[in-house]
Amino acid sequence: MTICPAPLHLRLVLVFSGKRKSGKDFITDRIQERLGRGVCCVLRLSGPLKHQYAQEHGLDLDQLLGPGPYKERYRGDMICWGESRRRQDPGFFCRLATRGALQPVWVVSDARRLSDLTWFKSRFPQQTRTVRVQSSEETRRQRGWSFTAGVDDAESECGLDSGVEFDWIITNEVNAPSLEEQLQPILKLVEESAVL
Ligand SMILES: Nc1ncnc2c1ncn2[C@@H]1O[C@H](COP(=O)(O)OP(=O)(O)OP(=O)(O)O)[C@@H](O)[C@H]1O
Ligand SMILES: C[C@@](O)(CCOP(=O)(O)O)CC(=O)O
Repeated sequence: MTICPAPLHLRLVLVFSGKRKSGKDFITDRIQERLGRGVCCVLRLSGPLKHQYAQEHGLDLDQLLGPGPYKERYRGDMICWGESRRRQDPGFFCRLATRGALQPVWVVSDARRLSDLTWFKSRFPQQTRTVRVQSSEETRRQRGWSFTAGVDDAESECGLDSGVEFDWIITNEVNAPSLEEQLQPILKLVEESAVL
């Protein structure tokens, strides 16, 4: 396999993970707002997956991409569908999601498996940092989460529960330090990477 060098414009790859309704999209959107769309793009590994799944199954892509309950009806089947692609090629969705990303900071919102982290760390070893978002089950419940067997006890949700040393852990709870405060070290690193 040929490994392509990191694109010259790429300074930082922030790879986020966290359980359902921990707030990955909420936080990565805040980071993009802070940095601006010219500097920072949010890349979702589930983007190309949902795109193709929606096309093949005649589903509403916008709703699959959104935070509402619609996507939960299809989550189990989407996981199986995506895993059959990943078995043939573990980097399949990582490659598609990063294709054509021209900004110097990439924020990947939804790593779920060790193979996702390995893909970014092996391609962009200098640039990649990992961030875990965590919230209590109670908080996640208030945001619409309920335990689903086959999803919440499977690799899609548990693949990064152990064996990873994250560069940062963000606690997304009302009684935790503010997100503003917790995001400071990350935003500082962006500044040091001289993209602002
Ligand atoms: N700190 C916060 N303050 C207010 N609302 C929040 C906060 N964090 C998350 N939310 C809300 O909780 C819901 C779930 O958050 P979000 O979609 O970001 O989670 P997620 O981890 O991306 O979940 P999923 O894996 O299901 O996509 C959203 O409606 C979001 O707006
Ligand atoms: C099918 C899947 O990509 C859905 C992800 O949806 P979301 O990021 O939770 O909105 C999860 C997976 O790939 O295991």
